[in-house]
Amino acid sequence: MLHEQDLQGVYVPVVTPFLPNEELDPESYHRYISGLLNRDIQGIVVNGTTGEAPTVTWTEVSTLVQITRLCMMSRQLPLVVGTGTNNTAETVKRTEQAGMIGADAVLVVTPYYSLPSQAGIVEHFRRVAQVGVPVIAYEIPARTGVALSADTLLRILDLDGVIGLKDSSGGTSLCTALAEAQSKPILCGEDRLLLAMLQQGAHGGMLASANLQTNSFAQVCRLAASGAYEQAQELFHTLLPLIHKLFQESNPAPLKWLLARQGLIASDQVRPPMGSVSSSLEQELALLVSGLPV
Ligand SMILES: O=C(O)C1=N[C@H](C(=O)O)C[C@H](O)C1
Repeated sequence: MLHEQDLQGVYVPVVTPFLPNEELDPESYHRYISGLLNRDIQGIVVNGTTGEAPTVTWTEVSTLVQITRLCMMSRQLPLVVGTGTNNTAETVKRTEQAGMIGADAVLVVTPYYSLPSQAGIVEHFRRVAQVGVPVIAYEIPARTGVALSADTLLRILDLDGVIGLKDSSGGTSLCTALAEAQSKPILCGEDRLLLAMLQQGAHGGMLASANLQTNSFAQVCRLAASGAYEQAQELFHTLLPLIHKLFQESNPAPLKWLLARQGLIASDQVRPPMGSVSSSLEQELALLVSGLPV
């Protein structure tokens, strides 16, 4: 079980590798996770946005969790599983199942598409938190279509069983307001804002970009935590070109392309409606990767 104090440093949202025929590629996944576990990370997130949650079935999520646990025989780390949907009953059910198959916490996105009221969203989180598996709320209005106010988030973070927030709100003002209110830990979920959010009181990040140059992202978090912002900034600036390229087209296609190029997964295949990176971005990524340490 994950606790508030565990939410710091770098959590890596992992990709879901597919074969060219779009089936799950367990072999690549095993190899890729085993490699990640040798790096300076605090936890792994399965079935997040980067994991292509909308097109991965729950049976496949169970397989991914099983393989992750197998890999973790060599190093135990917190395992967070994405269970959020826009249906409260379904999210409760998935959260129960995630607890049964070995999740230490669940990542629950703000219910999207149906534009529920703020009160409805608080009730959604109240019911999910009651399951008893620690909940990390995930606020990402650009994807969900509904933005939570700081007041609503304070109510959600106040619930027993909610241990923190992944903040992908697109700016730093929410993080600042929540940190000022001394609410539960915040992890940055907007890679380009990592340093700014750490300066505003975030404890770390859940960052797709940290699949690459992982230890540098971890070092940025450490330097910021110790107050060495100038050094953190210097290092973070070296990571920005990578971050910008990874989000130039929809995540995780650019990331998968780079992981495949480095041989960490067999194919950069994504599932429709997501598509592969454009040939112009491929060229830019190829240039970038030539000087990139893993
Ligand atoms: O995997 C996730 O979940 C992440 N979501 C954010 C997004 O897709 O916008 C970005 C973050 O790096 C990881």
